[in-house]
Amino acid sequence: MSDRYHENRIDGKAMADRLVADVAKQVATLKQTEHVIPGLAVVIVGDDPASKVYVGNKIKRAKEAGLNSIKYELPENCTQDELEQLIERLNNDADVHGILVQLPLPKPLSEARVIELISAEKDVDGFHPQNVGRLVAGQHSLVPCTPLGCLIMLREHFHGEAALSGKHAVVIGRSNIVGKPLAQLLLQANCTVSIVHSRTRDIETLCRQADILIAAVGRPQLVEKNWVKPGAVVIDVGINAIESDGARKLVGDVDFASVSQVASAITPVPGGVGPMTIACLMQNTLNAARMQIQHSDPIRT
Ligand SMILES: Nc1nc2c(c(=O)[nH]1)N[C@@H](CN(C=O)c1ccc(C(=O)N[C@@H](CCC(=O)O)C(=O)O)cc1)CN2
Repeated sequence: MSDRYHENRIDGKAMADRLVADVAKQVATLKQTEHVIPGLAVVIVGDDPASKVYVGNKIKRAKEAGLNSIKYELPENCTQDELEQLIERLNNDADVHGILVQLPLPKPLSEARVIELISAEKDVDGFHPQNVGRLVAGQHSLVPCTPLGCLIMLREHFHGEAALSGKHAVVIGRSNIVGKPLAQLLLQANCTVSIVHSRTRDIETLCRQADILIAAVGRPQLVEKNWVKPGAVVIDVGINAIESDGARKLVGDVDFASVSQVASAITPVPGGVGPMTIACLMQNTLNAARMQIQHSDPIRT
């Protein structure tokens, strides 16, 4: 790979390492002052290989951050009742401050019912309707990890949130996990925000107007060089497995090789947003534990 690609690359892995180290320091302080170790329960249902990797990485990072983490593995054929009983148990366990259920769930389990059942104050994924509502209302809340990771990357890149003010951010994708909450976070950072999606007409022209372009659509290498304004900052949320020369390879929603020639900064895949998603889960677990200890409203990260 040429040096040119490294010049404008935003290193998500290095940022995630710093964030986890910072969380570890705060966890150590909490342990000393409050005699509490934040506890994270990670629930996985079934055998999806990618989900297993992500859950394994979450447990590993939780150890590094000094959190108590417990993995709950349920079989592919578990019932909605069994899963809900586990969630109820974790909701009532004072040693568990954060609960997450790895998505997607196998069919026919209902993700919406499970998410609503998780106590909002332990919802470290920020998916509970109460946390979604708080985010939209501009109140502090537990915020979904991937959008939070994107915002932290942008803050670091621009040396603070103030520099985001007035910038035109275009978000490609309108998922509940990434596109919609990220648009809310960027609005609160005073960006002018556009969301584009599969039904948007002339998507390229809109994308070319972006100062900050975020691709979160799950389409391998969709965004090409001619979609990007020279000097724009590009955040690639996509993680797509493709076959290239007979080998499996991970690529984003952005064609990194061509777009990195025009973007002023760009996140790679792998090594960009993904590691920040997991680091933000550690931050959310610490925030959730603090809220539960202090009986306070959510903390602004
Ligand atoms: N309950 C949740 N489920 C899912 C979420 C989520 O935030 N909460 N997001 C995604 C999966 N995800 C986290 O769970 C996730 C995906 C990818 C990565 C990551 O670090 N990717 C690496 C590459 C990994 C590889 O080699 O396969 C990278 O980008 O460098 C972290 C987290 C859906 N489900």
